Amino acid sequence: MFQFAFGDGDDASSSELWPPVCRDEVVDYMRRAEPVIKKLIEVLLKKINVKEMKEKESCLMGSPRVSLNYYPKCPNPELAAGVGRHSDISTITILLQDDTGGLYVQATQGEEEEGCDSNSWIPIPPVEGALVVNVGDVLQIMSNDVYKSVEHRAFPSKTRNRVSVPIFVNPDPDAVIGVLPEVLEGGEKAVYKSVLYSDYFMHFFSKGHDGKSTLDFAKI
Ligand SMILES: O=C(O)CCC(=O)C(=O)O
Ligand SMILES: [Fe+2]
Repeated sequence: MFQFAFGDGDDASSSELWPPVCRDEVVDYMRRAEPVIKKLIEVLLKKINVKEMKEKESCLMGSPRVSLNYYPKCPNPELAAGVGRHSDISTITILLQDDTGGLYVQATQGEEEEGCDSNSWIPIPPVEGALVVNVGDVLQIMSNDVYKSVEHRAFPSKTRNRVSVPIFVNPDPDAVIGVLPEVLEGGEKAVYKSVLYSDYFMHFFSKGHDGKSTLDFAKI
């Protein structure tokens, strides 16, 4: 898998690092994605009683990053690393995948009761024209577990190369992320403390992909 990332499509110095073969397209994609990202976050926050988003923008979407993931075909996918089980450390992730397939999400409790076992992986087949939207750890923390980040993993295909293009809608590295006061208005207890996003980020990258354990870093 190869990965290139930068913080912001408008940031000339970081976009210079991108291969010229796709730089313009990526910058354009980021620019077009922005209003969609804003709308999605607005809708998700409205459901948890957060009406004013403006002053929370750096916490919610201050540093969006895009990656181009390339999974060369592999005769033994089960022996390949792919992307190991993890949840994203974003607010949300918007994922564009080609028509190869290879993304799996971990079943939630409700889905397990519907007949899957407790360790079952649900394939997310590509749907033409559709984007996959994943809740990330930051939204889980800010919503005090009302929204749950989704554990997922990805495998290469036996017969076809695969490309996926996630946009990680991340907070600004200097943002302090914690439970939003709006979700504690009914007297609920905060499950998470406030942490500097760059510390959360560094913690995630200091270890291997290991399911949803990054969240423990912010747990009270
Ligand atoms: O390639 C995919 O479908 C998922 C990639 C992924 O989970 C990631 O880059 O965080
Ligand atoms: Fe991911």
